[in-house]
Parts: sequence; C-alpha cells; structure tokens
Amino acid sequence: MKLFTSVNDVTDLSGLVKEALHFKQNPFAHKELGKNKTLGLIFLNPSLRTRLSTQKAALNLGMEVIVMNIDKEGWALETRDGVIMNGTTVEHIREAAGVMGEYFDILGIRSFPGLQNREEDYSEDILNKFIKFSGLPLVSLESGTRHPLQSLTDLITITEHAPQGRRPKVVLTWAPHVKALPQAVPNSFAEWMCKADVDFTITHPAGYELDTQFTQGATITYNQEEALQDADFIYVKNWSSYQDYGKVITTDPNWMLTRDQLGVTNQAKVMHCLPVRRDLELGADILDSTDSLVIKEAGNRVWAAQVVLKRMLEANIKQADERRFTGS
Ligand SMILES: NCCC[C@H](NC(=O)CCC(=O)O)C(=O)O
Ligand SMILES: NC(=O)OP(=O)(O)O
Repeated sequence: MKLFTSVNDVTDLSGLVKEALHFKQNPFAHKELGKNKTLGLIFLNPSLRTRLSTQKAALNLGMEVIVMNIDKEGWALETRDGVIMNGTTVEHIREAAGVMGEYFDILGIRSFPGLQNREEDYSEDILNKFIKFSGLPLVSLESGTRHPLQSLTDLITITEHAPQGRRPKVVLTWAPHVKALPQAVPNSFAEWMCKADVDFTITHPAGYELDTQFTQGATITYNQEEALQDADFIYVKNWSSYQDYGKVITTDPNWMLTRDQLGVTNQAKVMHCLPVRRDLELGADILDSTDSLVIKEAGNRVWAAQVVLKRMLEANIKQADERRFTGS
C-alpha cells in the first residue's frame, strides 16, 4: 500500500479489518518492522485522536515519529500555483512537501476543507500536492472529502460488536450543530459502509444530501424514526450542506437522538467519531450510558492506523528489495 486516502486504496476490506483486530490482541507483533523508519505527521488543523492514535500505532511498530502542527508552528503555506507571493504566505507547498520528502519515510497529512468553494475542496488539491511533491507513501489524517482512518476504525468497531449470523443494520443519522462542519466523516463512513457487508441507511433533513459518489447502494430517507427501526448501530454526525455548499440550513433540536428513540432499535449501539458537543449533537444521557461505543471506537483508532502503517512499511521494504534485485 503506497497511499491510504480512501476505501479505493484497499483491495481486501475484510482482510484489513481482520489484521487490525489481530494487532489489538498482539500490539507488538511487528515491533521490528518500523526500525529506523520515520513517520511525519503534519497537521493543518486541530486533532486529539488522530494525532495520538497514529503516533502510538507507529511506536508499536518501532517507528520514530515527528509531529508538526504546521498551521501554528510553520511558515504560512501557499498552496496555489502561479501566484506572486507578495502577501502573507511565506512558503510554497512545492518546497514544503519536497523538503518533507527528504526527512520522512511515510507522511500523514490532515487538511480540512475551507467550506467556501466546493470544487476546490472536492478536488483534494492540497492532499494531492503533498502526494506529488513529497513523493512519499501518504496516509490521510482527514482531508477535504474523506477521513479513511476513522472509517476503517468504524468498520473494525462494527465488526467487533456485530450480532452473530446476520448482516447488521447500520444507520448514519445527521445531528444538529451550531457550526458548519465538513462532509468528510459522513462521506467516508458512507463510502466504507457501502462496500462492507452491512445493511446501510442514511437519514438527514432535506438539503443535507451527500455527494452521490459516496452513497451508492445506501437507503436514504428524511424520516429518522423510520430509519432507526431495528438498527444495530447508529452513527451520529453533523455535516453542513453539500448542495448549498458549507451552509447550515437547520439546527432543529428534534434531530438530536434521544434515549426514547433507541426503543425502536435492536438495542442499537451508538457511535460518533468525536469530538462531540454534548447535548447539542448527542445527549449526555446516551454518551454516559452503556449504549455508547464512542470511547471503545476511539480506542480502535490505534489498530486502524497500525494496520495501514504496517502495509505501507511492507510495500516500502518490498520496493527496496526489488530495486536491489534489479540494481536500479
Ligand atoms: N476529526 C473528526 C471530526 C473533525 C471535524 N469536527 C469539528 O471540526 C468539530 C468542531 C466543533 O465542534 O466546533 C469534522 O466534523 O470533520
Ligand atoms: N475523530 C477524530 O479524527 O478526532 P480528532 O479530530 O481529535 O483527531
């Protein structure tokens, strides 16, 4: 594996999940694999889980890790081509990424969408420039349109807690929020669930339709009550509008999941990627109950990152062996 930016970079979904769960039982099984290899984790936006879990995963594999919050600690980055840099930006992404290519063996990048210009965000311009100019194997730590480490984690968590002998019903439900949030987490979750062996439903208010490239095969309804019927897992998340790009169309509190609504489900477990705003997106009564999986889910971030880094390290070693063999 050279890139991990979407589900399309994975050829064997269930094999990946199985291997991640194997790491959960044997965290240090490949402690030698990352020896003398350096992972660079570059954040253009805040993070708690992604930063800590990916760092821990790399340490479990014996790697060295360097973290930089480039938005706060680095030179102001120019990402556009063809501009005269006589304003506030100091360093171009071409040089910044190129230099990172000299220091690291694997690069992780977090770059949120601006939510102003849909075409720009959905082109994944910044992520693609880091890939191109660093020349490194790259893992997305959440980009303009996707959060694949989170989605892999979510599939691992669902697999662990799924009922025996039948496909689980998984429901993604929109939740209210005061701020405009990216579509990256729901896009990515939908994209992974559509490829997984689950029965998948999405529910949201009118105007919150996701880009259809991520939702092929999902049942989509505006009726939350109907969607929740017999659910085994409820994935709660706010996102801003894709159609009226980046806008908050409603903050209707009736869309916040309640304990009463859990009554129509199949004793559903409640998931959220975190951070979560209590009693705005999701009630404290649910978060503090045994129905919530959010802490265990966040714990699984380590195993998702570890299996991805392992596969990148293996591909790297294989490539180096081939170069030695052919003398190129
Ligand atoms: N990495 C997980 C989610 C990150 C981001 N949430 C946020 O920005 C929350 C901000 C707030 O609640 O003010 C999102 O939804 O994509
Ligand atoms: N879920 C998640 O990605 O959390 P952070 O934004 O804290 O990394």
